[in-house]
Amino acid sequence: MPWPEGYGRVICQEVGSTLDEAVRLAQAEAAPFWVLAHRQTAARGRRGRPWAMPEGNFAATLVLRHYQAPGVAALRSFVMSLALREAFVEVCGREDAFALKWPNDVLLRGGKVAGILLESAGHGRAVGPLAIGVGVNLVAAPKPDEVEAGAIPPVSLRETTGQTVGAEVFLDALARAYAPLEQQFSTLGFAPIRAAWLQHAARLGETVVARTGREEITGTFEDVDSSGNLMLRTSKELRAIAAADVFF
Ligand SMILES: O=C(O)CCCC[C@@H]1SC[C@@H]2NC(=O)N[C@@H]21
Repeated sequence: MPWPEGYGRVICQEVGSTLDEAVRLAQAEAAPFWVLAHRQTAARGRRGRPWAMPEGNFAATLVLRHYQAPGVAALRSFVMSLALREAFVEVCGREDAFALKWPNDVLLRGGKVAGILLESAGHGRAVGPLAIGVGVNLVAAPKPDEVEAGAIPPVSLRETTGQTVGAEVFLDALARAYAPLEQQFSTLGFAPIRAAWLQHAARLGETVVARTGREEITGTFEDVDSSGNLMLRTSKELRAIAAADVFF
């Protein structure tokens, strides 16, 4: 299957973080383009946490040059989550093994196999370029003491399924999966993406705990609304949560 038309691709052996490399390359390279690195020496995860990247794992960033309100741009994490699931199914053929955890993780048999981090160089109401960083535990998962206490345990594709997939092979699958979903998002908006995401959502209808930094909210995961908020039914009310870490 061919590389998607209109998307550039840069392969690096080693960078600090593909997110930083992507922003640097965006000064000369026409977006959209992907940057893959075989090694990262200073990878970061959500909320400023370090991201462990054992050799052989996947690290890439997609750069989109567009100018949208931050709330719209942030919905790309759902687009990328869906693309990741499709790529996983393509490379290892297991439809039922993968689930999507709000807001932007992919689970493999209940363990975290991939994470997404969106960053933008925009100011105020405008966003651009948007950098969507993707990390996938292809061959090894970080050690338990390298992740936050209480977090979903990390797993790797190889250790869980026995299948070994190279980073460049995975990039091909992910880029091919992402391109039509991006097209759908830009023409039809969030509604079809949201519907597809909900079909694969982890723990929908179950009790979860959302930690926002200011409070801890326990409730039933009822929905994701049209702005991408987590909708939690607590004992008192239906809460729309824009940003949180979710624990099962
Ligand atoms: O915390 C998370 O779950 C998000 C992890 C995102 C990691 C990826 S690896 C490629 C890109 N470069 C980085 O420094 N981080 C992201």
